[in-house]
Amino acid sequence: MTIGRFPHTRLRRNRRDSFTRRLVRETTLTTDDLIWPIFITEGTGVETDVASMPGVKRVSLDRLAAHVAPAAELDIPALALFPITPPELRDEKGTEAMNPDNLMCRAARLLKQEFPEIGLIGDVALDPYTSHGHDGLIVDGYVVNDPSVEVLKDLALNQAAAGIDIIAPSDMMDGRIGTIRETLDAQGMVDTRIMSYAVKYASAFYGPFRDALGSGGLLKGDKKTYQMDPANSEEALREVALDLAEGADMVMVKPGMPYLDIIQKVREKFAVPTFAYQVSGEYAMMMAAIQNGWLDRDRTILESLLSFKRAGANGILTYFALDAARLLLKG
Ligand SMILES: NCc1[nH]cc(CCC(=O)O)c1CC(=O)O
Ligand SMILES: [Mg+2]
Repeated sequence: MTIGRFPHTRLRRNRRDSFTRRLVRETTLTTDDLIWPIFITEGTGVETDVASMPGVKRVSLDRLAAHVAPAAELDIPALALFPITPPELRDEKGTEAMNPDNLMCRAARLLKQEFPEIGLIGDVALDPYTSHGHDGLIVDGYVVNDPSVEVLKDLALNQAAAGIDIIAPSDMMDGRIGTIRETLDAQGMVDTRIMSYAVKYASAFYGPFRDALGSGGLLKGDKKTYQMDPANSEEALREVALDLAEGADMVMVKPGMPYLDIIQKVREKFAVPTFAYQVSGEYAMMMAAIQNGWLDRDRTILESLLSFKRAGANGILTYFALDAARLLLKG
């Protein structure tokens, strides 16, 4: 590579006008990159705010179609669904996860009927259903791996049968991708996709999400025995390699902004569809500053999402999906 020198070479020339800035732009963000996570809740006529996530709602099924309509109009490709299970339906084993008429399954059927073109992503983990708020089964105070995988595979099957298009295991048990793939295939669901939360860190940035679900107060201890240590990046590559070998179609890195280095490494090494989750704590952090007038809302949203694309992400799960899609339309 020949590198020019000042004064012949001036990098500001290409920045001078909008037309050259557009021509030399290396990365673009489009609506096709956006996945919108939504919280669904039991009851009728319910639309409650999540205190730590200003602008984000928990919505009951009778209001769900109206809630999702703007996403359909804006042509957002997919939604990630998160059910809120009332405490009386939670138990040690997360039994409600396997109920074919649970909130998640009812929401999936409703959305498939109303908006057949929108992809549905189902989170597979036990934490919305357990009384202890952990993602797997607990034996003697420890989240056990293989018995948890057995349950998670039933949970995945239940969701796929209800019409979930993309199964997204977020539990971080070893071997769950392989078991889920085999089970889906054995049931003839060979086209149900798997987006693995392959690289999920034991992060402080999930706090507001746990508030939204009501699992934060229930959670005993932390998730460090199954979610990754934020200090590690080589281990992230091993996690991705294993999940791909087990049949994952797409992989995810989570959280997002504090882990852009991981997204870049994963995409460079494996060249597979790689997604980032801009999680609840990132949303809360930005919204707090935006609401204080300390950051410019529109520019902050778009810059944060563009940074994921620059790092190599193919798409982003973001609570800003609707806002971003509207901003992108405005151009
Ligand atoms: N396993 C459940 C799950 N799926 C997505 C998130 C977090 C998403 C967010 O913070 O926006 C979590 C929380 C957790 O692992 O405790
Ligand atoms: Mg793994």
